[in-house]
Amino acid sequence: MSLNLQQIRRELHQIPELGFQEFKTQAYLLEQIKSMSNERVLIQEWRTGILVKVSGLNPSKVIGYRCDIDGLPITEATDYEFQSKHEGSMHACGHDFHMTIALGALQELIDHPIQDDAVFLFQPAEEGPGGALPMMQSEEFSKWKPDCIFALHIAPEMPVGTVSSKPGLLFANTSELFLDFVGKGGHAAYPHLTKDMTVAAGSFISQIQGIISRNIDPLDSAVLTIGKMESGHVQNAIAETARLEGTIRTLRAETMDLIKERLESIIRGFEISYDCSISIDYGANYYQVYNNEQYVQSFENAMNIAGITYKNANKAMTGEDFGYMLKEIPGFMFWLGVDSPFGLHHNQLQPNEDALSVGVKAVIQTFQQIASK
Ligand SMILES: CC(=O)N[C@@H](CCC[C@H](N)C(=O)O)C(=O)O
Repeated sequence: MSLNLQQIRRELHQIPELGFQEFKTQAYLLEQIKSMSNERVLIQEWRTGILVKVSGLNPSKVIGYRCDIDGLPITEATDYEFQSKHEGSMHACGHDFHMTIALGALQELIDHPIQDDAVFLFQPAEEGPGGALPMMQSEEFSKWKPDCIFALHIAPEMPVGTVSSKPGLLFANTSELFLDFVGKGGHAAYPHLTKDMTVAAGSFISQIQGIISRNIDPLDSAVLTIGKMESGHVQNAIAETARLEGTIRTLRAETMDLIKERLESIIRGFEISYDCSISIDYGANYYQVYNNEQYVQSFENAMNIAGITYKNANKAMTGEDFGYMLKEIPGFMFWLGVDSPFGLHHNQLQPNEDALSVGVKAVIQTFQQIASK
């Protein structure tokens, strides 16, 4: 039986849901998985995620494959006929592709089992607050804990038919960042009677740019991005509160600690100079994605056999909670070329659907390469 990958991707694309709210997505995936199941297949649900085991013919290990299933709080601006039906949410990071490819590969492994057991993880909340760590801590996961594991992420800037990876560090350490400023509001004409939090937050954004340029070793790398700012209610009143939301990315865990220390020092200074209070919350933190060299080599060999072009990847400042899985279980992550004119997290991300079958082929060939012969 072969799946209509394009149709599945389009159906999933229409129902993006945020982390741990993936109820329709879970129901859709379960229906698909149950319809392809046979006596070799076992299914467990965990929160809004799913674990599926396909028994091997003569297993000596468990090979894990993980895909993420959540969408982002982004309003879609593509002109797709199959646009998101969930106002304000979009599969802008390609998780609709990730799920479709996982279903396609699962179907293939059910029809053509390998020697080893295969476990497919449909993991919620990758974009936040992070589903990998709690999933790994669940009873469901420990029952079928993989001996090795791999995953993919779509790469908009790479052509269809290509994949890339690298041994060692692939993705950064990340920390979310939420800052709440509280001062004193008032009439726009009487600034001297207020503590203006729009001015404080604006100045804070400029000030913290110096952390990257002045406190981080130029040979190291880090990112400090404020993606969202909110303050005030009306043009002629001074804002009593402001909120900044952002993310920190570092190549080294120690650099993350340094940035957090510097942020906290700057906050103390701002509280004095702007006569306000500022609270900081680091939200979800993800561990770096660190690839095992031997598995990356097996993957490269598998791609040569599959006729898929393999390229060496560069490190990226993207984050992935799959890093927690790789911290405990040897394996790797790879990029799959999808040739989109718009990048990840863009409201017009348009991955080329020809990459779906390439993704399935890459995953299946990797299972076959890693499996006991
Ligand atoms: C691949 C990718 O784009 N991952 C996300 C992970 C989000 C982590 C967290 N919400 C944060 O912003 O720190 C990314 O933005 O890199």
